[in-house]
Amino acid sequence: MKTTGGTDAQKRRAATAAVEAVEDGMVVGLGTGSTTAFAIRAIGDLVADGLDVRGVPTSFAARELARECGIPLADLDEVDAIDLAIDGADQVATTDGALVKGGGAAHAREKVVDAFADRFLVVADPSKTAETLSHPVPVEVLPSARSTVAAAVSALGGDPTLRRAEKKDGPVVTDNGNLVLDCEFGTIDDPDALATSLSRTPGTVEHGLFVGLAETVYVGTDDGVDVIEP
Ligand SMILES: O=C[C@H](O)[C@H](O)[C@H](O)COP(=O)(O)O
Repeated sequence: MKTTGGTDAQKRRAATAAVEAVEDGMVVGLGTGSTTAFAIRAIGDLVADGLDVRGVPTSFAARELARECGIPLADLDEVDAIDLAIDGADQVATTDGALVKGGGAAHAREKVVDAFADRFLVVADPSKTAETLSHPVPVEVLPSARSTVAAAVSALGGDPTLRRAEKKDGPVVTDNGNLVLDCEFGTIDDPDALATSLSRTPGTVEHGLFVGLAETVYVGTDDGVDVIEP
């Protein structure tokens, strides 16, 4: 799992605050990453105490952790609704709650689950917040479309880099069998417009801009939790 700038205590505080919204009988979207992992463990503790919930994992890693924690699981196509999704972010715009996600290459499934949920709660630490997004945007692409999508990203003013695996020669391959281009756009003044342009590019499976989706962002700090309600 990738490492981030925040401390475990900050991440745990954010996760604990978000998990307070989980109620008996809910279907809960389980995000991916080191911050959401604290939420998954906390939900596992509640399940051990008798809470009746079902989790819909957003990745292989989330599924594996949720299983270890004893959370009953369902696939997305087995549920009629998701009451609540809890997920992390690589960057959060404090002004409007727009996010960059996909540092763990899980953003395609995350976006489906987070967007489908009635409520989408984000958990983060202070190293993730910014007034304006500027984090490179991960774009999951069909392997055969790597160069055509890269050319389209360049035409949009971006600088795409194929994400390389750390303990394997060659690229990162997503849970869906695709590749990831990390696309540097500098400061993203209009995330909605960029999101639309990326979504329109043939060969793009999903990009990591989550615009207008987050209901509440919990930012764990050294002594509490800052709540952003965009
Ligand atoms: O693909 C991964 C996800 O979008 C994560 O939620 C995101 O990268 C944040 O992860 P972390 O909490 O480990 O910083």
